[in-house]
Parts: sequence; structure tokens; C-alpha cells
Amino acid sequence: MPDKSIVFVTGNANKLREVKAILSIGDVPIDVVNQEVDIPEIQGSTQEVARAKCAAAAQAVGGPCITEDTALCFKALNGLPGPYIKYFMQDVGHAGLNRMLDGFTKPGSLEGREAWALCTFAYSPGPGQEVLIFEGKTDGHVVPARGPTTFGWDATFQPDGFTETYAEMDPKVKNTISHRYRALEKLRVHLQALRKE
Ligand SMILES: O=c1nc[nH]c2c1ncn2[C@H]1C[C@H](O)[C@@H](COP(=O)(O)OP(=O)(O)OP(=O)(O)O)O1
Ligand SMILES: [Mg+2]
Repeated sequence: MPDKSIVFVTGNANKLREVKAILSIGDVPIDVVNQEVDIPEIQGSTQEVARAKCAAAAQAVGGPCITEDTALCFKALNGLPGPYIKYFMQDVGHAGLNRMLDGFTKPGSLEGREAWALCTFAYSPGPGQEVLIFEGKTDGHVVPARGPTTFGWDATFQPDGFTETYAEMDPKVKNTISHRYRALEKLRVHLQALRKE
């Protein structure tokens, strides 16, 4: 890669902020340039959705790029809503997501409310070229919303090992344990190897 920047195709300003923050730290900081292009998202597994989106994004920008797909997966529902969490969140909100799990849970207990946040970064070297996938996962529970409701389902996801939801914790802490951070640590290795080519 001739320069030290990468094009991130996303329309989500919160994602962009976290990705910039995470990739700006480290031995070899990576500069992220945003292009906001509306890319259609297919139905399928998280990896199928991610591959198709990145391939279409590379066509749209005419060069190398990364895209990112975030899924929230409920254990009791065998991984659903998964990649469709955006539409569930929009239509039923935090309270509705909680209610979906009430039938699996004893009142006041976290048992049955297990969930994992799954982040799938995809990298395309350019239009028509093979897309690479980098995944990161953080386990936790779905809880009644606590904290600011500015970013998706952050207020309703409590990562394991913490008493705070993603929304309540210091963003710096979220960025060291999140699904996004874990996926970016893998992507970072790949991008650094490309620079040495
Ligand atoms: O760390 C997160 N904490 C809480 N909520 C989150 C997070 N990361 C994504 N989200 C939300 C945004 C969207 O409602 C859905 C993913 O959908 P997803 O298609 O990947 O995102 P998007 O359409 O907003 O942006 P993009 O232009 O990159 O496709 O989960
Ligand atoms: Mg999207």
C-alpha cells in the first residue's frame, strides 16, 4: 500500500469514530478516510453479508477499501437477530430486544439473556478481487437499557466481566474490549503486512 491510509466505507458516524480511535493507537498508526456510500446489504450469514457489502463498496470507490458489519446474537435464539439487529433495533428498540428474551429468563436473573456482539471487517484490494474477513467477538448479556442511548444497542449490552453496559463505560474502555477492537487487531496485522510489500 503506497500510503498509510485506508478507505472505510460506512454511513455510521459512531462506528467511524471508534475505528479511527482504535487504529490511531499502536506502534504503527493507521489513518482512516471515510467514504459514505449507500451499499445494499444482502441477507445471509454474517460473512456472506460482509463479503457482498465489501465487494460492492470496492466497485463503488474504485479501489481498496474496508467495510464493517456488526451483529448482535442472542444465544436463546441460536444467534438471531445477528446481522439483522439494525432493523430489530429500529423497530422494537431496547425494551423490545429485552422482551424477546423474557420468556427464556427467570425475572431478575441474567441466565437465558446471554448474547455476543460480533464484528466482521472485510477488506477488498480492489474491484473484482477476493475479499478477506476479520472477525471479533465479545460475550455478554442483554439487560434493560442503562446509559446514553446514542449508539445503537450499546445501552442494552453488558459485556462479561463488567457491571456497566457498553453505553455506561468510558469509551476508551469499550475500545479495549469491544467486538470492534478485537476484529481491528486482526485487520491491523493484515494492513501492516501489506505496507511492507
Ligand atoms: O458497537 C456498537 N454498539 C452498539 N450498536 C452498534 C455497534 N456497532 C454497530 N451498532 C448498531 C448500528 C446498526 O444499528 C447495527 C449494525 O448494522 P450495520 O449494517 O453493521 O451498520 P450501519 O448500517 O449503521 O453502518 P454501515 O454503513 O457501516 O453498514 O448495530
Ligand atoms: Mg449497514
